[in-house]
Amino acid sequence: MRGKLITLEGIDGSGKSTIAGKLQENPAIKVFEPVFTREPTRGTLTGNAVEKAIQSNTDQLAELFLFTADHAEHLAKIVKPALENGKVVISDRYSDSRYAYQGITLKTHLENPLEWVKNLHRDWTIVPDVTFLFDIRPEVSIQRCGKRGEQSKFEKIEFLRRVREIFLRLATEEPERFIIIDASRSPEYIEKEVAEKILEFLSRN
Ligand SMILES: Nc1ncnc2c1ncn2[C@@H]1O[C@H](COP(=O)(O)OP(=O)(O)OP(=O)(O)O)[C@@H](O)[C@H]1O
Ligand SMILES: Cc1cn([C@H]2C[C@H](O)[C@@H](COP(=O)(O)O)O2)c(=O)[nH]c1=O
Repeated sequence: MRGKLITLEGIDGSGKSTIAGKLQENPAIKVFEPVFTREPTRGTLTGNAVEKAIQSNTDQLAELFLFTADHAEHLAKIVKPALENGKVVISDRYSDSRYAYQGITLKTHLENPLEWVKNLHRDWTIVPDVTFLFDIRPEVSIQRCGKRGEQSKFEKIEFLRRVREIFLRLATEEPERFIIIDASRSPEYIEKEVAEKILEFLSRN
């Protein structure tokens, strides 16, 4: 039987990686021996290219294709094999990050970037079974990131406000897939809620 794909999404600093780390240590989650992974991938040719692109003034369309190449590599090398082995995969960021972020960055290039980027993925990506959207005001998430955020071209309040709007729109369009998490609360509370919801989903499916 095919495994299950769970993704964690949200704007920069919303706390996805913190919760992914906590889930890795959560005894009830560990029972399922999930494969924890992320996008952009780390230490790969495509992931390194993405890292360089986001630290420079790369053209937004070129950047989209680098993120998308990284997604293809991630699918081929990590996600598909694990799902085919019946594993639970938990990915810190996935395709919805592309829809939300490049849905904004490409507004200067395309009339309807969100639909265009979704169409680009349609025939070959694997749609997650469950997506947790870590929802938070960018004013709060940026403050959390502190000095780290000052280096990033994406960690700007007005930009993240628009990215957040797209994430919320995606969640409204697919309520059966998305679970919105109030990410302004304490990490312990969020971990408990996300773990409970994952266990509930896995017991039903
Ligand atoms: N619930 C929380 N309350 C307060 N601070 C938090 C919370 N979750 C994470 N943080 C802190 O906020 C910062 C960003 O958290 P984290 O790296 O987990 O976010 P992220 O969503 O993975 O960010 P990015 O997508 O930009 O990598 C870190 O300094 C982390 O310690
Ligand atoms: C996958 C993906 C990511 N981004 C953006 C989001 C962040 O600002 C950076 C890097 O992600 P990280 O979680 O902070 O390491 O890239 C994006 O614009 N498009 C994507 O597809």
